[in-house]
Amino acid sequence: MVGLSACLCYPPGVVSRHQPPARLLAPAEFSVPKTDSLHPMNQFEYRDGELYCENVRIADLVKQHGTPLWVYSQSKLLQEYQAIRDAFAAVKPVICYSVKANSNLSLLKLLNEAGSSFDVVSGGELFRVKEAGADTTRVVFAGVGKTNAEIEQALLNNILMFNVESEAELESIARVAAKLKRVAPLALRLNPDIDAKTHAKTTTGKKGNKFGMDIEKHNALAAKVLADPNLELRGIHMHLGSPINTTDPYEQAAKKALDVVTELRRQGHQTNWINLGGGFGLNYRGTEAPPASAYADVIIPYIQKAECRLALEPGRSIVGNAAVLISQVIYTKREGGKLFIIQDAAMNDLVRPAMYDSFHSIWPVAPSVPVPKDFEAEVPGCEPADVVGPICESGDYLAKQRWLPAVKTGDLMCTYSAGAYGTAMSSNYNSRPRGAEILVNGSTSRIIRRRETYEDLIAAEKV
Ligand SMILES: Cc1ncc(COP(=O)(O)O)c(C=O)c1O
Ligand SMILES: N[C@@H](CCCC[NH3+])C(=O)O
Repeated sequence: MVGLSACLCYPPGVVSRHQPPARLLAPAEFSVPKTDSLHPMNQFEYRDGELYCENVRIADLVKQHGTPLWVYSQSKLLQEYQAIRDAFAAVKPVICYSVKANSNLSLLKLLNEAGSSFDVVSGGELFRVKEAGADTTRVVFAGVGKTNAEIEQALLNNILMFNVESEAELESIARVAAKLKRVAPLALRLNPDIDAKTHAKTTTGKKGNKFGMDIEKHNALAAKVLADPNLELRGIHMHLGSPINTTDPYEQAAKKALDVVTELRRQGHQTNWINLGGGFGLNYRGTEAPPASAYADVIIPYIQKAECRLALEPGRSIVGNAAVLISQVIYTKREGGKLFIIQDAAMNDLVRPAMYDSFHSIWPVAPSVPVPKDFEAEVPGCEPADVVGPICESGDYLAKQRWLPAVKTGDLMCTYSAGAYGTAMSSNYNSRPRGAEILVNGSTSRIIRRRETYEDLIAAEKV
């Protein structure tokens, strides 16, 4: 079924990270049937048996830019931002896109122009959003280890508020604010001990996680803030984990926020912000994530009752399905009773499967079998394969035992839902240069991050 004639060949014009291709330009070995199947999750659509992003043919992008290649749909990015904004319109939220999900400058600029604000967790992210032209007075700053330098940088940029995670951090903020003769705006991050049922490595709102503080500590620190002229308690912050595919944890959190705000006001604080963090689900498989309106339905009543401003920090749900990762098959091999598809995207590009056993749909760019409705099911005309990268680790895979059509050396593969925590968590492991990032808008495309070169790998080491 699968082309095992592992000729080391590349389709016409394809540039690979593996330099130089040993032999070039083998003719296509099978013809592609026509299919108009639409991937259920996003703007990446098969037309006449070939994958497009908006009106741009993916294979054409590969001819120009090589693989691995990140391809973004501008309309998908903005559509998902607007869906959240519209769902919460009744309370006019400040949507602070979570920069950690994908910090590409061009995407930040687009979101900034669309009216988004930003959630940052480092001085580097604050630097990025400034470069993108953001109004820093709408930026929130989270993270358990803010340094004095980062606190100073944030205060000088008049951020909306710090999400404070510990007593020691509060003391640092107070010291730096006093030195600068400023009043530091903040929210205390409450760990509400709510089980959001995420992967163990991505839960953040359960007792025992390193994030935030319990309600007793919260109340004790709130009293300290009240007594310090350099501190101002603007709100309460919670972030429960990611991704959260049910709305119930948000309802519990919103209810808790209402109770806390009521108590803080009773104590004399002017608290009028509720920040419920990010974590909204993403359709990696099909339709597992509730729409933004479902989260809004359970959150809005509590915000209205509290008469508070709402801040949200969504990252994944905005950018996740706005990008795919395109790779090229290098070899196929059968070993130990399994079929392996070895392609040129690896755990250094997309670490999520290795790190969390995450599921990403994968299908060829020009498949011999129409794209299935269910990527986890047995598909007629296909056989199970492990899709792996060239890195020297057994954990280097993008998918395991996935039913896939026949592919051969030089074929292009598409890994879906790659926009969030893909490039953001990528590395140069095994001295692999990162691939280019391309933004598609209708029938046009532009490079938003160039492919790295071997020289880039050693540039910072030339001291
Ligand atoms: C404090 C905080 N806010 C926002 C986010 C963004 O989460 P997501 O990308 O799932 O929306 C995270 C990451 O989980 C986070 O830790
Ligand atoms: N990086 C994780 C989620 C953690 C988000 C940061 N708090 C992912 O790839 O799904």
